[in-house]
Amino acid sequence: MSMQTTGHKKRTDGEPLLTVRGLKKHFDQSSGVLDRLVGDTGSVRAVDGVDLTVHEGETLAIVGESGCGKSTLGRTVLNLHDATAGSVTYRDEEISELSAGEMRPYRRNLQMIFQDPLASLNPRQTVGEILTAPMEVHGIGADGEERLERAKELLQRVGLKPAHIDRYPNQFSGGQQQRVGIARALSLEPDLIIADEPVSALDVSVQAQILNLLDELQDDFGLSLVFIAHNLSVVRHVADRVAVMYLGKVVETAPVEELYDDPQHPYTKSLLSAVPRIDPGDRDDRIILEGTVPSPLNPPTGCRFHTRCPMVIPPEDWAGSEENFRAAFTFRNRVLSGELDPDAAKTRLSAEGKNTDDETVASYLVEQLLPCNPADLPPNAADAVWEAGDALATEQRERAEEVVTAAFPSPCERETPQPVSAGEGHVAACHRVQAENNT
Ligand SMILES: Nc1ncnc2c1ncn2[C@@H]1O[C@H](COP(=O)(O)OP(=O)(O)OP(=O)(O)O)[C@@H](O)[C@H]1O
Repeated sequence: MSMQTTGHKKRTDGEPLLTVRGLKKHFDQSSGVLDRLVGDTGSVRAVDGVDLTVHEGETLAIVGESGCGKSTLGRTVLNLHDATAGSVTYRDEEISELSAGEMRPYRRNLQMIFQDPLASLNPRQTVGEILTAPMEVHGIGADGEERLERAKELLQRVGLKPAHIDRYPNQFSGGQQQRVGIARALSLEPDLIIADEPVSALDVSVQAQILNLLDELQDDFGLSLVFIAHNLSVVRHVADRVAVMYLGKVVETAPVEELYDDPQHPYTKSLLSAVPRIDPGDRDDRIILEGTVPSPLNPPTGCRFHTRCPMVIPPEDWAGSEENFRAAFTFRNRVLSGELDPDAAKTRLSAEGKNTDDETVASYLVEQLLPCNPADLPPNAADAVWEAGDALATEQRERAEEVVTAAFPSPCERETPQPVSAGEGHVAACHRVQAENNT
């Protein structure tokens, strides 16, 4: 979606307002005593060691696919979820361990706007009540009359009318409801607003208006904004810096223009390739990622992106090309994820009137799971592919998994990449970037 927004000044040089270090939020999945007794204590590692800084007056966008942990990060930063580990410092105060009561004075300064404006507004309250109730709780305004005056001013400030004060949320359009949500957040004169996909639920025609409004308000109120979005097309015009998240971790952070002009992480590159371009000639380079996002219950070892990475690194002794290695590595991942089983292969072959003996099934599986011709691989790699195919066809799944794991290792699955500098304010956590920095 291309979005016409007003010009945006870049602001990244303010003092740090919020500093997040090693933040984790895991959701326990074991449902009871029995689960714990049998050792089934899996947890969803929704946020798994995040470092971020938000400077005064800037907009930091957090971008990543659905389920990568953006909302959980926003909520944990604001202490709406208890953090599993790590720290959140707001103006030199550690807030992640504060109780609800201790958090109260900070709530006023740290506000959130949600994706679905209607769900976040009480349907039984008028807009006047919605805006004045938080002011009353935090002792803003001398009396009810003054608070109501303030509420009317806020309505005007967000592009609504003072006369709207007696309306109920369902009497507004989606865009107007989001304006009410923004006015409510502003009613407490916060320093920071976390906006969780504030325009995703709105018509495209309304999205740019709300983005422009946030941008103007940020200047007028001297706000810092954390803007959560699932794709990069929305954030270019509003963000000063962007943090890209994948499976609970931040994989790259950079000033917005630098991220668009010189992305370093292969995941960022794939997200950028999905942003619609004005020049149709640019559309050929869309990077389609292999497979789906793995489960945060059991994230991949090493670099979490390695199962889908189009730039995965071959081991030092790989005898073929990088392209060949990626094909072999895709084969490995498809075997490990159980993408195709021999029964499905046999059903398919029978439907096509073909033989279903082990050899034919193995050939079919290799053909489906390996994105290149086995003959193009180095001989020992091709042997491993056939061995795994035979094992799958004869119902020896574990054997097939052992073969591909041993034959196609990558440094990307063994070690967790550390964030390394890729320019001023630009950090990426990728073994390739790390290797380039070391040379
Ligand atoms: N209360 C919860 N209990 C258990 N798991 C949860 C809970 N909240 C979120 N999760 C899981 O944590 C992971 C991250 O979810 P989260 O909503 O933070 O992702 P997201 O990037 O904001 O996705 P979306 O864009 O779809 O909102 C998901 O796997 C989700 O299912």
